[in-house]
Amino acid sequence: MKTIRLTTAQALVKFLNQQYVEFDGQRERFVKGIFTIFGHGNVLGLGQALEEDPGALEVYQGRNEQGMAQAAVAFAKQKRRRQIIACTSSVGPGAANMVTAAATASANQIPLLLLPGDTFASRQPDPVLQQVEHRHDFTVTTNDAFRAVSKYWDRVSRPEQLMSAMLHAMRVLTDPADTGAVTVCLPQDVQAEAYDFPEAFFQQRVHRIDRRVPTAADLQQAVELIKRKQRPLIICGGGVRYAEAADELRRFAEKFHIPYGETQAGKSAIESEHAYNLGGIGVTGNLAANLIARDADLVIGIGTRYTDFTTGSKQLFQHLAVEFLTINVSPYDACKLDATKLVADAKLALPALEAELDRAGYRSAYTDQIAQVKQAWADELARLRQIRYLGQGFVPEVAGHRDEVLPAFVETFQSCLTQTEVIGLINELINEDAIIVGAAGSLPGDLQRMWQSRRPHTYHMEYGYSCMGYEIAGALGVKLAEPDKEVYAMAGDGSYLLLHSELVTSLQEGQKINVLLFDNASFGCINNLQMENGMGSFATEFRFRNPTSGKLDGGWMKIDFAQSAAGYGVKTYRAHTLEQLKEALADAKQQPCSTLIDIKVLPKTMTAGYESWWHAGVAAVSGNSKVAEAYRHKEAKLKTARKY
Ligand SMILES: Cc1ncc(C[n+]2csc(CCOP(=O)(O)OP(=O)(O)O)c2C)c(N)n1
Ligand SMILES: O=C1C[C@@H](O)[C@H](O)[C@@H](O)C1=O
Ligand SMILES: [Mg+2]
Repeated sequence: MKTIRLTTAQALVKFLNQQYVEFDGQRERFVKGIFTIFGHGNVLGLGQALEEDPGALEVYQGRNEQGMAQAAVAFAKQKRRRQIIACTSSVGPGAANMVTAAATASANQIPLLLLPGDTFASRQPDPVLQQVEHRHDFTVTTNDAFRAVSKYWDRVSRPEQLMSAMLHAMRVLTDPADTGAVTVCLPQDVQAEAYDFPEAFFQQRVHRIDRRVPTAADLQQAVELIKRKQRPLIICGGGVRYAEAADELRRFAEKFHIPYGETQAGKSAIESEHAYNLGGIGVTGNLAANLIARDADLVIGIGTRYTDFTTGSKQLFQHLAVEFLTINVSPYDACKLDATKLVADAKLALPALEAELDRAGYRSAYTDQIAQVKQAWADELARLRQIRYLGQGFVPEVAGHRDEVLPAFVETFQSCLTQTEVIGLINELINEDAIIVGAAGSLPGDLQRMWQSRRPHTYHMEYGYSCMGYEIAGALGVKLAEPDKEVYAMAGDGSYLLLHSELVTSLQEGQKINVLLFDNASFGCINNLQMENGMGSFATEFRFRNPTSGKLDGGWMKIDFAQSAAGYGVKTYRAHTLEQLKEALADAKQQPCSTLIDIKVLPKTMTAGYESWWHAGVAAVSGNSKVAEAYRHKEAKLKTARKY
């Protein structure tokens, strides 16, 4: 057997260079590069290996380990899981910072390869700097925290373990049914140790992402179910995008006259204008999709995990005879909601179903309801885009919470822009093929409802983990995946403050991203959530501590986000009027470097409602009668929801 003598880290780099995926006959290199923040625990091992011979791997320098790993998640998501950027961190805090991104990847089923440094396998110098000592168990390190958020976890305690670890890492990273974060922990001594690796370990490997074929029995069952139903509704989930099944879905909907709602992950598979596309469904969905959902007698979920936001906490579907049919490559997701399962790739399953239903002459019983609800939503959308603040008597979309503070906000921030008019304008002015990126706050709701996607894969929302801070890091990842397109991070002020470090990386790499920062001086959606459920406004507005009350109910904190980003070298703008926003958007397009538009938007002017319910824990006992009322409301709603 021929061998090559390398350190563990050198062998890892050599191995990563030899990985390819093949999908529908197209072969692509799987690992584009590696994000690094070097410290002890990785610089002398993996760092040395990358300096000596990175092969084709692009080496990036991150700013915050969470940020760089979130960028890697976004990159893989935008590449529809067919290419990744790996991430390496030093031992201890550097590693721990990546745990949140690992969870983001696993929740969203996006491949992410994490290579955190680990404490010495030999234990000779223990405890090393940044080591948490576990007195009850020497095998536990900070990196065990990744176990809870990884789809595959391993620790390479001897160089030769690298071989089995990496084969399994690749198995999980390229599995469309169960991918997510893969964490391979690398003790710092082992990274630098040499071993005679068999040459065969470094052969070129092609991992085929096969399309799962539906079984005849599954198909038959599904056809029989559809034939019994008059008012089916399709849910277009992320799986439609990963399977590139948009054309098949479009044809299926048209042929059998079946409308579909979009999840956050499924949005922009097909353009919003399509006659059967009802738009966003669920808690953050719109009236068209939610009304059809209420009365549907069959829900056909395609590539969806049926999260609470999609199903309105299982309360959205009110037809007494409603049943579920699920097309999904994952048996785990397919059996949710006690559905009839069609475990298969959507691109194969839909045409197979189509052939059978064609033969049976199937057509849904909808007459003009689809066109009607779509038109009603278009009218509502036009209204939302036109909402202007007119001073006294103005009623915001989220009314009755903090109506009285709006004039003070206008006075302090010198802006009376409403969030819905701003979104409408942005949607109108940015390029059709520009990609918007979001994750948390009130924007995902507004965007799922309001955003009109015109081109495929232009809507990139991380709403599996809804992790604040993903927006800007994610925009960098998306830009690396699609360098020819303008990319816009849609971020609230809360998200921006939580994490925007990779904005600097975008400058360093010359990868232009545009940050559209919606400053409403609050954790706005959480303020809504608490006040909708009877609480007061409590620690969710960005106000100074008031020396009189001792509470956070002083004046607004005025933050000049434009100035903060300008300090990094970002081209910045301030938008207090629609005219300023228009000019800024136009100018930003011309810039070669990253830009940020600091948009001051009135609180409470985001969208709300539209016939959905979200099951959130409400206090069962409270001296506040409004909370007690909210609890009664929750209990009543719960009675109308499916039990499982
Ligand atoms: C990392 C993380 N921490 C906390 C939360 C909970 N959370 C969700 S939205 C939100 C506030 C978001 O505020 P902002 O970004 O300003 O958006 P807004 O709701 O004001 O539009 C919080 C704290 C989260 N989703 N992610
Ligand atoms: O708690 C939350 C409420 C949602 O409205 C928000 O979008 C999400 O980020 C979240 O974490
Ligand atoms: Mg905010």
